[in-house]
Amino acid sequence: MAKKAIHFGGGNIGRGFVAEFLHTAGYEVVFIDVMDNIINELQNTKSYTVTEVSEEGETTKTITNYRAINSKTNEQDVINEIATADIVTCAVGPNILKFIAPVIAKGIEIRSTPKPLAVIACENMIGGTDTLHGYIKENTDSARLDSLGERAQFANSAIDRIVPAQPPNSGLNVRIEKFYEWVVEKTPFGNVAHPDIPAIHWVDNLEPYIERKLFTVNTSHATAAYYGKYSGKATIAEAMRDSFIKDAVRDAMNETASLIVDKHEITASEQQQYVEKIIKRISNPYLEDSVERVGRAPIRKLGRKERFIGPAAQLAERGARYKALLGSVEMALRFQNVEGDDESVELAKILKENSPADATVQLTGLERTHPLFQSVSDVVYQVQSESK
Ligand SMILES: NC(=O)c1ccc[n+]([C@@H]2O[C@H](COP(=O)([O-])OP(=O)(O)OC[C@H]3O[C@@H](n4cnc5c(N)ncnc54)[C@H](O)[C@@H]3O)[C@@H](O)[C@H]2O)c1
Ligand SMILES: O=P(O)(O)OC[C@@H](O)[C@@H](O)[C@H](O)[C@H](O)CO
Repeated sequence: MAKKAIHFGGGNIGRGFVAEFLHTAGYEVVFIDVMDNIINELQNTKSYTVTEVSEEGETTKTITNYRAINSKTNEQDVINEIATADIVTCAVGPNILKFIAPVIAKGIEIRSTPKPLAVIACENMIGGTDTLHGYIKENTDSARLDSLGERAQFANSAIDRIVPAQPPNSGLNVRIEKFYEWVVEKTPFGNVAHPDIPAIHWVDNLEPYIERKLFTVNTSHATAAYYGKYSGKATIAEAMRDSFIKDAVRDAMNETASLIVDKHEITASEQQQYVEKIIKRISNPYLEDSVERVGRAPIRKLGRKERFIGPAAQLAERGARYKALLGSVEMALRFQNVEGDDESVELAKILKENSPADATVQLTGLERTHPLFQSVSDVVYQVQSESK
């Protein structure tokens, strides 16, 4: 029987990563989005292309066998599709999970197929599927909560592939880097076979993979973006050509590496090789990745479990160095009032209206007694002083 995947978010990573690998694994992909233009284009075309760009040249793959539904206007259709699907994935952004949960909960509720639905959130965050699962539970009748696991199984994932904003007029076609990594927990599937998707690396314990990814790829990327924005660079590759910024990135990488090596079964030389690969990837001149895309949503990125405060807090608890990460935090705090980025406007407002300590709590969620708190509060104070 044909396999069916429902994918929320027809954006860059949705089309250029998740749908590509679901398609290659033989799934029909039903895209769900709220943007009329994306849905219309997906409904009016039979294929789009995914082009991998690297110094070795370009390789293009064609994606077919998809449909698309606008969940804003056709919610019941989405519910009916989920009821008969094999897998639900999403790449909508961490702040959107609460909005897609109600419709997923309704689709799960009316399922009658014996095999549970596999749910895998593909967001840049720790415990993305757990968070979605929590919202789905909130939208499930309390009498049906105990049996939810018979209808759906929830597995966390870590995904890695740089997909920049696409040039205007490229339609659905996506230009991306060649490298990719998709790691998913297998334990939540118990005795039920996990989905058959060759691109996925299935693991028992996701924590080392997601922490290594978020605290290396995304910490370095965001560090380059915030330093780059501050010094007037347009792209990450351009920022990485500046030796001062590259050193700041390397310094932050040395700090997160010490945590990753200390905490997980990853040797210093393995981590060093990983770091070198990431520095090369984010410096890729063939990807026109803007500092605004990579720096987007600074409040989310300053969060407690996120790419700066997450590792810095753990380093502070271990009595280890986190000075370079504080430099990245300082630059992130300067990412204010950037056109098209609501969080950057909110960031400016929070910094203007609050004391350093209150702003630190609001922005980072750090506990006032945490060993990292005072250093972050001092950096907040410094950035606040610049605009007085
Ligand atoms: N771009 C990358 O390099 C990359 C790589 C790894 C992970 N990610 C993660 O993937 C996620 C998506 O990132 P992106 O770069 O593809 O962003 P994007 O903005 O290109 O795509 C997000 C899509 O979600 C859609 N959306 C918003 N609200 C929705 C809703 N309620 N229902 C359905 N669709 C909705 C948007 O219309 C958009 O098409 C983020 O969590 C990001 O961190 C991105
Ligand atoms: O998607 P964000 O906003 O969490 O982070 C921006 C980029 O760092 C990110 O999209 C990377 O390109 C991606 O995580 C690479 O795998």
